[in-house]
Amino acid sequence: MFAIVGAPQQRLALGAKQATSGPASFVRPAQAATNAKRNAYNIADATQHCVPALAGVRRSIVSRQTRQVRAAAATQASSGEKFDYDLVIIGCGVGGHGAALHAVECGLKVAVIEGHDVGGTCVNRGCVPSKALLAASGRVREMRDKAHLAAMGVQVGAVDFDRQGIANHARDLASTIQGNLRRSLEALGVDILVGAAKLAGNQRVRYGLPGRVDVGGEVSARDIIIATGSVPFVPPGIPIDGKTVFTSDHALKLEWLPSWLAIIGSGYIGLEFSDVYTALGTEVTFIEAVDNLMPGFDREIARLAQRLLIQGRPIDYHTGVIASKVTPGVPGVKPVVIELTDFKTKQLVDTLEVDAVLVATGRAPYTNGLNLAALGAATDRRGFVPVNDKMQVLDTKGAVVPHVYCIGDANGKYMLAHAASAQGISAVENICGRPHVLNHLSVPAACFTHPEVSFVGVTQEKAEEMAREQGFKLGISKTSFKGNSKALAEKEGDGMAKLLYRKDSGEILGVHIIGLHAADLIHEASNAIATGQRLQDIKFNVHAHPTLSEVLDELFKGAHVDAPAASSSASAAAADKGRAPAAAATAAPAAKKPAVAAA
Ligand SMILES: Cc1cc2nc3c(=O)[nH]c(=O)nc-3n(C[C@H](O)[C@H](O)[C@H](O)COP(=O)(O)OP(=O)(O)OC[C@H]3O[C@@H](n4cnc5c(N)ncnc54)[C@H](O)[C@@H]3O)c2cc1C
Ligand SMILES: NC(=O)c1ccc[n+]([C@@H]2O[C@H](COP(=O)([O-])OP(=O)(O)OC[C@H]3O[C@@H](n4cnc5c(N)ncnc54)[C@H](O)[C@@H]3O)[C@@H](O)[C@H]2O)c1
Repeated sequence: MFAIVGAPQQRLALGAKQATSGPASFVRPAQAATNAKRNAYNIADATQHCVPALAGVRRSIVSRQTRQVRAAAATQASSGEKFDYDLVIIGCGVGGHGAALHAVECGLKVAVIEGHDVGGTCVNRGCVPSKALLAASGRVREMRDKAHLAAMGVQVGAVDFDRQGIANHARDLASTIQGNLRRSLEALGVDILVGAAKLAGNQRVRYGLPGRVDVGGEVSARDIIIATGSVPFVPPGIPIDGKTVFTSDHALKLEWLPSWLAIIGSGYIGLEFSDVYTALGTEVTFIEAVDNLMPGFDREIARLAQRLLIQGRPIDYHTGVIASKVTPGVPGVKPVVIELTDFKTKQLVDTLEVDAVLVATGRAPYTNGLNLAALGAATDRRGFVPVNDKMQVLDTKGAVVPHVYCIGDANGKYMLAHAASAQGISAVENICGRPHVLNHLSVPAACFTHPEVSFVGVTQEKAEEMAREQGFKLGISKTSFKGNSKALAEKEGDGMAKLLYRKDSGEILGVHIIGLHAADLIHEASNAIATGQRLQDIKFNVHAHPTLSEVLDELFKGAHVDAPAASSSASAAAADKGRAPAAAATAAPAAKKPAVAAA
């Protein structure tokens, strides 16, 4: 086992290349204008699942028919020109799905064109099955941690698992949620057209399946949203055989458990799969091009993550190197051979022999074949579709292409499921003539390891740079999970949270959390950023005791802002009238000190 201690962080220009191939096959039969079974679906059931855009389906369905009548009229009347649809969305991942639901809510007549599978990456090959694997393997890790359980007076016997059973859980969950998504669209009257789509002009889309004359056609739309997502990016020199050298697409099937797995890339996918595999008994070696592990995370959080998620587990790592050549093996017979090259000097530095390799080096946009040239547009050198803040596609001269938008992984702004969905909603708002710009700094991100890591806004490194450049004082408040009663009751005191803010105004610049349920905890901070709440006001909010949410309460109360609370004048006015408002009533207990606090 070895460790290479990292030099100062160095940003990589390891841009993903244009995708050369998409999902393997397009097999679904023709289903143009699929509106059947609209009312058969139990909407309440769907909204409980974890797909971002499903919230709100229930209220959408209420006046569906009225809106559709309106929408059809609008489609004909708005420009004097007749369109088949108000909006056609190319791709039905969570981005396309979220946009479709919001468009129906706004009264538009909508079709989605799906080339592979409803739900796209997130539902079928991403968030959903990976979280099922993390849930099951996490349970195994927890139940095998005898010391942890014994500390709470719990004893367990031998804990075993069924690999195929865990794999089936992931597969079945993806399939259930895919069905829910499809039915939610059908229930709302969204037409699901099948085939790979290409642009035939600003307001025309052609779609079809190779070798199938019975499938496809051409539709016109007043507006078009491109939501074609991404596929795994595989660096040159790495042949994927799907058995010993694979991407997350294969890893999610959990077809076997290698004894020794090398993971190339220590980002989200690398970390989450190292959590799954080590819980199930595999040893892991990370190969990371940057000099430190988890280069995308706040440095301090990454250091603690390294202690909690790497040390103490059967994981070692090589940093500052790339896997320049990989030769696939044969499971149980011949190892995979990996040549490691120094990222800076390009010298060959080492050779590894392992049982399998997971390539987790980012995602490439799935945008070839779209025929952007029909719009006078083109992808950037990495294959992303250029857009402005309103998600409008830009042509090769940087001018807005009228009526065409691009959201989600295909534009590369923020490759997360809920970001894709939020961008879709934003694009629809703009289509409806209500100018909208999504504040990406308010979009939270989470890595679902055990414990979880989450953040919103900027890192401390970035905040320090902003403070220097803009001349404001940076405030930093920190707290530990060790000071939280609920975390201690669970014997889960490992973890910290950090708040970065402007001392002059109380504006939140970033929040970073590592610890139990960090992914759920981040939303109080992200929503505060989205709605422009200031710390001097938020610190009066009340949190139930004992809950993990008090970690955030500690952070907020540990902030020292120069500006007065907006609520203090409201409190005084209310007190004058003999009414004690909530903020005033809670001001006294607010004196609690954070477990760790810095200026
Ligand atoms: C292993 C893994 C785990 C992840 N976990 C998380 C997570 O926990 N949380 C999170 O926020 N994000 C996660 N992500 C990222 C998330 O999956 C993506 O950000 C999200 O799926 C992007 O959504 P999208 O709608 O832009 O694209 P996609 O989901 O990729 O959907 C695009 C769809 O368009 C279709 N398509 C492509 N081209 C065409 C065409 N020409 N015509 C018609 N259809 C076309 C594709 O077949 C696909 O179905 C994960 C990703 C991976 C790989
Ligand atoms: N929980 C989540 O939200 C979640 C989970 C999984 C994936 N995702 C999304 O999926 C996308 C892909 O995830 P990912 O982990 O593949 O990408 P990533 O960008 O998060 O991490 C890639 C890592 O690979 C390293 N790298 C790149 N090229 C390399 C090379 N040739 N050799 C060695 N190291 C190299 C990078 O330095 C980086 O650390 C991300 O954009 C992420 O947003 C999100």
